[in-house]
Amino acid sequence: MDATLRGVGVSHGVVIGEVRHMGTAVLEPPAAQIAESEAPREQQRARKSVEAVANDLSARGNLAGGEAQAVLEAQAMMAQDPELMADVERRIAVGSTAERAVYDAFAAYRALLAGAGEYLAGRVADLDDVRNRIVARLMGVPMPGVPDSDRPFVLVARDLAPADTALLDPGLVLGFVTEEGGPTSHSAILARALGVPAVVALPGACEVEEGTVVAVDGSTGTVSLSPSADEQAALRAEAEERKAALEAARGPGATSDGYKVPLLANVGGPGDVAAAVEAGAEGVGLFRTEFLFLDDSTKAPSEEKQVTAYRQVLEAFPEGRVVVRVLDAGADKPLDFLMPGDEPNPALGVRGLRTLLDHPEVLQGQLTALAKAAEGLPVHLEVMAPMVADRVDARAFAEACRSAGLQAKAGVMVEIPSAALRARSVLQEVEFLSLGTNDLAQYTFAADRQVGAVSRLQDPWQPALLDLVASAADAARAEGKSCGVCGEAAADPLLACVLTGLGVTSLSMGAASIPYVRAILAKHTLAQCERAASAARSADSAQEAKLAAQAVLSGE
Ligand SMILES: C=C(OP(=O)(O)O)C(=O)O
Ligand SMILES: [Mg+2]
Repeated sequence: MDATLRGVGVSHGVVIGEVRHMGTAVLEPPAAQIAESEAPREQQRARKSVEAVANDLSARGNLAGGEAQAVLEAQAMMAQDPELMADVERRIAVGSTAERAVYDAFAAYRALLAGAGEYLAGRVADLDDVRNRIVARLMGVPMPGVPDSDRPFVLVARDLAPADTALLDPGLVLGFVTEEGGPTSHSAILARALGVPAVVALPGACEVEEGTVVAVDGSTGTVSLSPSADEQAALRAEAEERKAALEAARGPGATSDGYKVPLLANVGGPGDVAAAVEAGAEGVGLFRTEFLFLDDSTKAPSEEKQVTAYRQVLEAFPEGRVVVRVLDAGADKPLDFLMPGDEPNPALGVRGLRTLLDHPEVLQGQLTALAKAAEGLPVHLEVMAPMVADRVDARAFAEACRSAGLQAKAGVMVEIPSAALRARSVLQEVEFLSLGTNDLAQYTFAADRQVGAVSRLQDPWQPALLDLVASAADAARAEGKSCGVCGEAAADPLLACVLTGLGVTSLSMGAASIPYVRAILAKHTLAQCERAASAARSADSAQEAKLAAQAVLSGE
């Protein structure tokens, strides 16, 4: 394998550490037959694995505490269910291997649960996790999910889903490398939220041996395998230099001639607020509320839980602007209790606002909780809907906000080309736009944001995407309303200048990117940004657009 691998750098910084692989879902064990004489030994193996997994789940529960503990304890009990164990032993007695017997016994139990009413059906995913753990242990392969380690590591995975990462310990993950995923995948978003370097769409990532020391450069997209001590020292020195240069820039976002571009943070909940405040965010431009809903995929969180979480975020930005996005469920953010039946193409199906309009009680619940959370606070609360296609959608959302009695500006995300093309019509119903360039790229180029093979088309430098941004920004200017960017495009410092030149009025990104964007904006005038924007739009490819903008901004 080459000493240096190349992918797409999606979260700045350099980190050096040992590789730990994300355990993949367990494959189906082969249905091999064992001799009768081997049965007692296989039964003992099964019992021991079940016990070890149950102990491990309880131990993790003790460490985690709170709601996570209750979930992990319930899983430990599932693993030790006596009827399940009896079924495993019966299957071994008639010739199954221990792993196959566990697999089949759990399948039978799973079918029972799935048909036993909504609450138990919702536990199927937990049961599958228990089964995967026991089977993995019996087969001697890594445990599914985030690896256990008491030392910090570089997490390598095929790709990461929000549910995989909900339990990640940010103190242990030095950086991410994924084989799949593009610049807008969840791996990339999460890495930026945690402020750790990340490289995605890296061919061969999954073949890097466990324990290999790697140097991950999230700015250039390179991953060096087993770097020498000299190489490690050089990389560390370079990273330190970059960090010091960034820390020198402070204050609100503005171009060198004083044109203000508020720099806001993307957050997933109260846990991200400290980093946002620390980075000098002037508010929140995107509060992704999905993360609140991930703990229990069978129902919406209680009003009380929602109010507490929203209020913690709102209180962190007194007098600031906080833009909350109502639940964006579906496609890449699945939630069992809101999923429509089988859809051939979920990204084009019922998701985002469409899901909420099918479940008005969930939308009303969220809006009411937001109204309560903001009571008595001086914050400028704004609320926006994801996946809005047209004026009809925008009107439905604005009406829902009014009927919840919410004292907040209502806006929409521009993530579907139709909304960008007809932004003036959409703006007749709402007070602001926020460009979700991740989905906007996905839908403009018909390129799934989770598929590494099409990451070329996910590149937000694509001139067609810039045209759509310009169209939305022009419409907002004509209507005297604001139009920010909260997709990952805003986190690319050079592109942030271009977006400013295209007329967007604020930039929202993972907290770790704010210093980079602040520093570059402060070096250029608005007129330079505008020239860079038109040079980029005149190009015919993402690469040419970037080079053209670079040339203008470096004064060539
Ligand atoms: C900000 C966006 O939303 P998400 O990444 O959560 O889909 C987007 O699509 O650009
Ligand atoms: Mg989106």
